[in-house]
Amino acid sequence: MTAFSANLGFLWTELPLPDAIRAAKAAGFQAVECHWPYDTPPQEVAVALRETGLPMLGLNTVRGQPGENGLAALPQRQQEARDAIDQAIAYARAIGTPNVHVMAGFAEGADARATFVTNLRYASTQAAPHGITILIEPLNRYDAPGYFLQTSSQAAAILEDVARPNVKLMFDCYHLQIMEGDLTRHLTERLPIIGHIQIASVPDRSEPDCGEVNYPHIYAHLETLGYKTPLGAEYKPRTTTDAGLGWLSAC
Ligand SMILES: O=C(O)[C@@H](O)C(=O)CO
Ligand SMILES: [Mg+2]
Repeated sequence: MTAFSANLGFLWTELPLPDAIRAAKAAGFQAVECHWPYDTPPQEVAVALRETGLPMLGLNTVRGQPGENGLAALPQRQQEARDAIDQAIAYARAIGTPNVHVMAGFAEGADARATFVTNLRYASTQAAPHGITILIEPLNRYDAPGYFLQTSSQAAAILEDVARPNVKLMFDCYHLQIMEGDLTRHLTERLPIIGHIQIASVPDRSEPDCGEVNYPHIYAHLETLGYKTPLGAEYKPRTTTDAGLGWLSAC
């Protein structure tokens, strides 16, 4: 049976993070993940995780200044990018989180690519002693125009250059259906470099129960591939999170 991780960046956002973790447990999720937990002391998050028994699978580096979307591919911003990486790894260690998504930011060109590779190697070195995996995530060009990383093929080439076993791809089916399609084939081919998978309906990014992706097929396919990590439910509820959970009980 497929397991799911509630993405608390989008689900139960009206609740403080510890209560959102409790709500995810009550709803039947097997794990949680978040975007930017930094306003909540990690001790409070750790208490809720212990109490519910849910793992927090991932968190993101900060976006940077207002209007930015990450720092790791921005030439001339290396110190800030590394501070963001250090902050994320420290928080992840404090709550036992196995994945840190290092956000690339709005950038393009050879300098941006070289900066991203260098910063990812730095992140890998800092994360490895703690058993933490660094993730990079392509975002679609409509939601994040100008974001440095846009496709899984671009990510695969970068991961090859980074050449560190603890730096992997966050395969968000929502973004990658929009950018590349062919999800079944890409999930199969990219499996060795995938560190986490996320889902949402396409194109409206709501509950994964409608739209152009047939998720029951994706779940069955991932099962045949032996992929067992809970899938990140990273969608924007059509009404409230609780009212939209029918898809979860149908799985
Ligand atoms: O898909 C997304 O938007 C997220 O996974 C994220 O971390 C970047 O905003
Ligand atoms: Mg995502």
